[in-house]
Amino acid sequence: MKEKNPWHTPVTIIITVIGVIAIVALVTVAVLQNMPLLQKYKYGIVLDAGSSHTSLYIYEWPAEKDNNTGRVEQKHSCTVDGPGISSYASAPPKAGESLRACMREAEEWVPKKRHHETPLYLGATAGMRLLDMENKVVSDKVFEAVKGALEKSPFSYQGARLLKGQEEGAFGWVTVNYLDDRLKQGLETTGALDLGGASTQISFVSDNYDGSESPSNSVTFRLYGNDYTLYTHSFLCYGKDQAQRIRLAEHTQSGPKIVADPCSHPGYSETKKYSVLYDSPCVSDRKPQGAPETFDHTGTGNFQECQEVVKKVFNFTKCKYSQCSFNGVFQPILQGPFGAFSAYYFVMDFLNLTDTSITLEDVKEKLKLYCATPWSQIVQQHPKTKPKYLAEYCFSGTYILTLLIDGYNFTSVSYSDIRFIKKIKGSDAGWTLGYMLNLTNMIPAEAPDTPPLPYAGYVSIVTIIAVLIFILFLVSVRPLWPHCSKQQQIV
Ligand SMILES: Nc1nc2c(ncn2[C@@H]2O[C@H](COP(=O)(O)OP(=O)(O)OP(=O)(O)O)[C@@H](O)[C@H]2O)c(=O)[nH]1
Ligand SMILES: [Ca+2]
Repeated sequence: MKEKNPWHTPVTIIITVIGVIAIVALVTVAVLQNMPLLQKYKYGIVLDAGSSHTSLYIYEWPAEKDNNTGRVEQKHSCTVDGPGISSYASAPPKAGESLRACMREAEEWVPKKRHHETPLYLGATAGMRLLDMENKVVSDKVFEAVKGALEKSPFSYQGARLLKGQEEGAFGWVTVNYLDDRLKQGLETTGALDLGGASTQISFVSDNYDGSESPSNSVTFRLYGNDYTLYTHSFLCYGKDQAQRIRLAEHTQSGPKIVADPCSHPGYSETKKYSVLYDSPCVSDRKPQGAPETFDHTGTGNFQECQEVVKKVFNFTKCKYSQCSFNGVFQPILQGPFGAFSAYYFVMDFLNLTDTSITLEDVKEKLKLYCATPWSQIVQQHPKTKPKYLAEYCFSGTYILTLLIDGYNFTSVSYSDIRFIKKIKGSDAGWTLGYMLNLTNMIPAEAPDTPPLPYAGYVSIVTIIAVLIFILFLVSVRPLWPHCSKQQQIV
């Protein structure tokens, strides 16, 4: 007689069906219970009120992870029309009004239901530092005007303040290293070089610096369980616009009517006012007596001579520390790599010199050719570039090289440790992100606890265990199967 397939008995079929349903139910419940929640986002807004202009940055991060693992990214940026807020000294309310268009843009980018819980910060840098030195009453009025404008927004306004140079440098360093994922992973950090219009910052961690020499240059952080002693310095008046003034002040001490400038292109000629050139605390004490109202700023386009005059902007004579950069400021031995952003990037990108594997000699050679190019040719080749920027790239390129090599002591070898950068993974390099991460406590001091298994591993293990339990169950009830009991009877 043909033996009946034991799997086709009603008992085994029922056991199998129940078992399969039980496994599916168990795995489904376990998976659903632990599934990452649907992503919701939170937002933060920082206004960078720089000396030359103001920019607004909107940051975004996953809502349920804000305290530890969620990655903060730049969602949008808006450039405020017009000059920096410090330029509104004669009409402070206009500083507040100037922010309106970007604030409205921010209202559209941040979902309405998040408006009230979105922190809004404004940090002002060197332009306001200079105005504060020049006229505290007026700088307070400008701050009042921007505060008034920001308080009216639907966001959670957290204050508008003057950043210290140290903060500007340190938060730029935090931004670069956060975006590069170096902090969470405890990797060797990247130094930060920021060149603004009115000040410039250098920040890096050096094995030779523990903060004991020149403590005012040290900032300590504990981030993700690692301690950092950061060297940072901000040079007020050494942003590229103010450095240009200092250099032109050198040229105009005798109050000449014509200035033949080696850092401007041959054929360049522009009439400028003495009162405008000297309208800054960086040069105001050197204004020549009895100078005419204006001077003709003309170009000769000589890179070597330009280097010589740019070098005079720096003072290398005194140093009371073991070593200095310039102006008697302590600086430990450079330790790379470095990320150079803001005007470092704008200028080197324009000059096609962001590739630092080119030798310094070649960089200088290219700049020499560029500076010697007639102004008419430069204007013709770049019809879309603002003439104000175009007129200064020869000076700016020369200033950047002189600042890096003579100022900070980069060599032809360590120059290749510098990367000229604008953005890292879609977010702008600059102090704003680091500032917000710090104020919202978004970088924990200790490394966050992570689940022992990733989600996919967890799902696989639950499934395997459920299948094993079911097989064990089948084996244990085997004697009850009709086929098995029949065989036992035969024996
Ligand atoms: N060529 C060029 N120059 C720019 C551009 N944007 C800004 N600059 C100039 O580059 C210099 C530095 O700009 P920023 O980094 O915005 O300076 P800032 O933040 O206003 O100034 P600080 O308060 O000193 O940091 C200024 O002289 C600007 O006029 C650009 O898109 N192209
Ligand atoms: Ca800046």
